[in-house]
Amino acid sequence: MRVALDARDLACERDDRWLFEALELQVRDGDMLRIEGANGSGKTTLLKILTGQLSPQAGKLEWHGEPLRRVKDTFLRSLLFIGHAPGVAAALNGQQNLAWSAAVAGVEAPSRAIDQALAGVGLAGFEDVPAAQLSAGQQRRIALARLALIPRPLWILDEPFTAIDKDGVGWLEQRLVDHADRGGAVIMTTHHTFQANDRVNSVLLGAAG
Ligand SMILES: Nc1ncnc2c1ncn2[C@@H]1O[C@H](COP(=O)(O)OP(=O)(O)OP(=O)(O)O)[C@@H](O)[C@H]1O
Repeated sequence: MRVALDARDLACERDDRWLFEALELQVRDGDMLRIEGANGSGKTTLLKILTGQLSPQAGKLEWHGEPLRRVKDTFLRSLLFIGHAPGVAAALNGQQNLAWSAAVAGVEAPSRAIDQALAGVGLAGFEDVPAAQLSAGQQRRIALARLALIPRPLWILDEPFTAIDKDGVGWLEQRLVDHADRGGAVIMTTHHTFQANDRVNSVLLGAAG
């Protein structure tokens, strides 16, 4: 098994308000999990906890049965995280952004593989255009090209469909389902309704206010 993430009894408080309490989730190979909830309900906060960027007020988070904080390096080598902001440097072009992402991840990325990844997200011909000169959707596509370039079993994605056009949405949905079908796992926040919705489990966080 490549993915075994367990959250038990998780609780998180922000501004004297419990965003969630006693939250349980389990993600294994082949799983797709959507975190749902209103604006401000804590979706991004939960992803930050699940990626080890933030500590919960209470609860247990385990990776393959070990406390995540104790095996964080191993966990991070299995994780591909794309946050709410695409994390694309405006001054760098698509090739440079992906070369940098691959280097940070410790992955060999020859320029041919980078160009293929960019072509895969519909950016053939835009490889050497600085991200600052690309649209929001094109910048998001550079971020999504990491999915093809950096092989990791667990994808945690914060609103991956943001700014993506209709064709791109279909492509991305298929990409996520394919990843799960090949034994990977996906945790995401999204308001997108999947065509293959029965493939996706959900965790609903409480409404704001
Ligand atoms: N850095 C922070 N410090 C203090 N409180 C924060 C911080 N970030 C978020 N919050 C609080 O946590 C609540 C949940 O924020 P979060 O970004 O997790 O919500 P969300 O469900 O992802 O919202 P959206 O759908 O609008 O993206 C916010 O209403 C805010 O009050």
